[in-house]
Order: sequence, then structure tokens, then C-alpha cells
Amino acid sequence: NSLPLAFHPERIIRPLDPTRYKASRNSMATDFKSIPLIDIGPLVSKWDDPNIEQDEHVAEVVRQLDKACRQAGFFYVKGHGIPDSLIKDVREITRTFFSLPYEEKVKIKLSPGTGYRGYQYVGENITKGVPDMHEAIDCYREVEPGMYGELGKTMEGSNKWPSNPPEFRNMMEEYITRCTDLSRKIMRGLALALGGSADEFERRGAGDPFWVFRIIGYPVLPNGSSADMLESDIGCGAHTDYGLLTLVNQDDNITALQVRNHSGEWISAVPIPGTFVCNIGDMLKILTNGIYESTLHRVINKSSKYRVCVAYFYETNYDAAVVPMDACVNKTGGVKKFGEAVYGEHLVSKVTTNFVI
Ligand SMILES: N=C(N)NCCCC[C@H](N)C(=O)O
Ligand SMILES: O=C(O)CCC(=O)C(=O)O
Ligand SMILES: [Fe+2]
Repeated sequence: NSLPLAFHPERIIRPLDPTRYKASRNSMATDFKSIPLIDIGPLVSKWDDPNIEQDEHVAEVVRQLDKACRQAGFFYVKGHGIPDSLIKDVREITRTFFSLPYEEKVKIKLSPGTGYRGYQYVGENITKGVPDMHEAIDCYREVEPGMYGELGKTMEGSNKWPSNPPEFRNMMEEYITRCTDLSRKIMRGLALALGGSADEFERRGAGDPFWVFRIIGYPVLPNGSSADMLESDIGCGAHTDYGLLTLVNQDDNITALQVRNHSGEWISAVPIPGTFVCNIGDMLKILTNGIYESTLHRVINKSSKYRVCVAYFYETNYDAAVVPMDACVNKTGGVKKFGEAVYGEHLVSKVTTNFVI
């Protein structure tokens, strides 16, 4: 049929070669000064409707998503259907966990042996060689031994959940399920925006999405309120996300997440209660041949309060070989800007260099 070729449909296993993926240096992000807020209600209610392409309300959502992804690579969503109580409870239970003594938290310590799953202390995650001022629990879709052959070895393991607070695991797993469903719906909107059929991504390389989940805490810093920030005060250094779409659940009342526009200005993603901050990852940048940008962002908690953020990352299948979609290549002058990237290789190249452990 005439659908744009988004992914190689076969499951391709390749030897590890982290140098093969090269991020593009020329950012497409424009000089946006703020991040748009989109009510995705119509998409959330019609996502599975076979006549979705005829719905004018969905079409308006799709138009706004497309504009936001072209201009900023970042947007807020409301009307997403995830209960506000769950969104808040997830942050509160995170706060409770991080307030426990170190000895308690380190019981679920992250290590290569756990497939890089578990708890990392402040300063153990590094971005571009500099330690980040955050602590976190990292979780990934679980990988059984042999599941992806050699390509999957590094990420083999099951998640490490704390036994205290006791309801932590159940609540987070419920939340992950809901974030996966929501991401699929938003990706359907983006598939339509790019001229494909709604389930394009699911059928071509994201049918078994490799999700990533980070439960993060940013401590109050000694130099917090001073004007002269030190490099060592950065909560999370400038980076792009790795996959397709990120859903950020951030604390209300603390402005800390910053997004870089084309001129190099840092635009704050000021919290809007009840919304998610969404952003595009590296795999979607490749798929769209750069029409959508995986925008650089960073976190600096200058406030006098401990900041909590729970980030869900919706990614392609682990073994997806990602190439620019034909429809997008045609829209951008017919030249492919990126070679093929195997998502699992991209993830492994990040994970194995992200930690001082
Ligand atoms: N799974 C994702 N996207 N995690 C984002 C973490 C970004 C910081 C990491 N040290 C880095 O340098 O990538
Ligand atoms: O803390 C935040 O607001 C965002 C964190 C982030 O960018 C990440 O973990 O990839
Ligand atoms: Fe990020």
C-alpha cells in the first residue's frame, strides 16, 4: 500500500556500534518564546475511531500538535484523561521515597547487573561529563534473557521497586500503563500530522514500545538563589531525549525545566497544574527527517524547595531500525538527513556512559 515506510518491518538485530548514530547539529527549533498548551480531548476520545481522519475536532488537535512539534518540539497537553489525583499521588509518593534515609534508598541501587535499573544518588548520573544534581529511580520495560540477543544484553533485567512506601510499585505500574496508553494516542495524532494512517507507528516499529520511566528528585542547592550559577548546580545538564515522545509530570509552583530555542535562549516550561509537558525524542527526529526536532532541554532547581519530576518516555520497539519516513523525506527536499539508527543501540550508548558507577 501507499503508507510511508516508517521502519524496517522485520526485526533486525545488529552488532553493537554506538558510534553509528550521530545527532544532527543544525537545530530546526525556531525562536519560540513560550511553549504551547494543547487540549487533546478530541483525540483522546476518538483515538480508536475508524473515521478519525474525518473528525474536524481531531483535525484541529492534529494541526496544533504539528505546529508545536515543528516550532518547539515541546508542548503541554490537557484533556489527556489521566486523573489529576493519580498525577499528584505519583509525585507525592516520590517525595516520600526520596525523603527516606540513604540506607533505605540504596537497597534498590542501580547497577549494570540490574540492566541499569534502580536507584542512583545525587551526582551519579552524568550528562556530557558533568554530574547531575538529581537522584532518581530508573525503570525500563523488562527484558528477559535472550529476548533481543546480543543487542539486548545490557538492558536485561527486571525493575527494582522499593518495599517502602508499600503501595509504591502498584501505583507506579498503574501510572506507567496509563502513560503508555496516552502516548499511543498522542502518537496517533502525530502520525496523522505527518500524513500517515493513525496507527502508522504501532504497525511499523513501535507496536511493542520500549518505555523508559524516571522518578526524579532535585535537591535544594546551596547556591540556589544566587545569580551566579555554577556548573555543579545543574539538576540535569542539557540533553535530548532518546525515543519518540516524553510525558513530564512536574511539581507545581517550581519553575526549573528549560527548553532551548534556535537563538540559544532558555525558555522556561513553567508548571501548568494538571498538564503534562510533552517533548519529541531522537527517534522521532530521525523518522520525520528533522521536521520535528528533539529539542535540547535542561533542569535547574533554583527554588528553596525539593523538586519532584516523574518522566515517562515512549520509545520505539527495542530492536527497531529507524530510518526517515518516505513521506517526510519528500517534504524536505528528497534528501535523507539521517542514516539508520537502531533504537536499542542508541539507548545502550547512552546508558553505558551516563553513570559514574
Ligand atoms: N531516558 C532519558 N531520556 N533520560 C534523560 C536523561 C538525560 C541525562 C542523561 N545523563 C543523558 O546525558 O542523556
Ligand atoms: O525534570 C524535568 O522536568 C525533566 C527531566 C528530563 O528532562 C529527563 O529526565 O529527561
Ligand atoms: Fe529530558
